[in-house]
Amino acid sequence: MSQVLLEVGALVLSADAVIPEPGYILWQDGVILAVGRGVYPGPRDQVEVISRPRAVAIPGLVNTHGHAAMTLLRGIGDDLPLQAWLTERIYPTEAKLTGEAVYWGTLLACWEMIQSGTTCFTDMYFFMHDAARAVEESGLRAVLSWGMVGFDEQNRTQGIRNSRSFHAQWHRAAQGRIQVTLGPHAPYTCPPDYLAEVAELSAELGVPIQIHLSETKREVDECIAEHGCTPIRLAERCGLLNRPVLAAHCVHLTEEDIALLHERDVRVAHNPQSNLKLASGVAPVVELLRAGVTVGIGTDGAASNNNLDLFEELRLAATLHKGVRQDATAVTAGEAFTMATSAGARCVFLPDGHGTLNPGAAADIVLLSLDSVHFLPTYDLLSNVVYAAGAGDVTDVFVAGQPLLRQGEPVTLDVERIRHEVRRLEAILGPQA
Ligand SMILES: N[C@@H](CCSC[C@H]1O[C@@H](n2cnc3c(=O)[nH]cnc32)[C@H](O)[C@@H]1O)C(=O)O
Ligand SMILES: [Zn+2]
Repeated sequence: MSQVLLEVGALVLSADAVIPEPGYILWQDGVILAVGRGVYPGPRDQVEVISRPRAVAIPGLVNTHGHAAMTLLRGIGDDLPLQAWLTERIYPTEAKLTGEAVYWGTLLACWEMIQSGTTCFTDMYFFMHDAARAVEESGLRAVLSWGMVGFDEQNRTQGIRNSRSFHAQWHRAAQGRIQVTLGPHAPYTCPPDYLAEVAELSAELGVPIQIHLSETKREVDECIAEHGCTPIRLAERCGLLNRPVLAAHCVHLTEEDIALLHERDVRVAHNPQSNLKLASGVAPVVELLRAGVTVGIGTDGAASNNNLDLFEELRLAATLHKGVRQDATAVTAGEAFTMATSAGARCVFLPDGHGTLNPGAAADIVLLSLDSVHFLPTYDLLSNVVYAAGAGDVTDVFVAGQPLLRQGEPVTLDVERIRHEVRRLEAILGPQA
């Protein structure tokens, strides 16, 4: 495939490499070959040139935790704590979902994420063949898992069977943009011997695991009462932490939990807005970062957020801990940006270097308009990006070098069709239906 040259007005290659002046990115076959300041020095007649002199290029954002098709449940259960939210509102509505609904719900999520500058996301849900089809069509990169629960023998075996067939069909599919992982839901829905079985399957298939861990105080208290240890320790005892693990939430942790997360290189998905909205609490992100744990940022599903805007989440991660700790140095702009990009990429098991605009990284690139009011004035470009800019400033999105959003317009998605289908499903899924 031919080379593509993107000329921009400024670049944030990573939190510690900001170029506040015109420059370029050159890529081929979806991988960045070169970046630099000023004018591209090579021959221009061999390359396709995309000129965006009034844009700043940043690495695409990585959403490290979510349930994409829960966009269909947006606003269906507000102002409830986790357990009541799940059992009274979410599970009854999810029982009405079909593969077709999950397909449209996932496309709706892809539309929202593309428009807000996300290039890679994680998903744990069901009807995952349909979700993967949506991802393939959208052009996004995704790390997908078929959620597994172990309440009885039937859903245990079904969960293993689903994960196996999903892995066989979709792992490394969509030109390598889709990675399959295993998704045991949580220690309170998967008994210890089931978690052990999932750990073995993960080793057999050679894929990582994503799971909800230590989300609420109630979860931790009940785990201690039932198993005599915290959910993190329980995961370790089941052999789960011998495998690469992405743990969502980790809100209620002991010092020993944090040491264990670090020792086993468990990646943590921090979901500040979902944790606030479900009144779960505030994760000890400063302590996790200080301990050397890899922390990324996630939105969680749109029923507990209620949007998939990672810019909001990134800014909340950068401000929440300052307020709670009364320490303005807690989670700096650079730390928050890193969590949303390169650390996020590490959280979702992408190869080293991804989540930056450095040569060798995937050409997953987001452009923000420098003409936006949020870039006036610009004393410190990274500060504008983290503390001022937002989804509304996103003009262009590339994944593996392919355009998904071009000057504000979705390229891969038929958004009018998605709108129509979601309105149709709304009438079926809603509380009055
Ligand atoms: N319940 C599914 C398997 C799990 S899929 C992922 C599940 O996680 C649920 N979920 C979404 N957000 C959260 C959260 O923050 N904590 C716990 N569960 C969540 C979501 O509603 C969905 O049911 C089954 O019957 O096979
Ligand atoms: Zn979740």
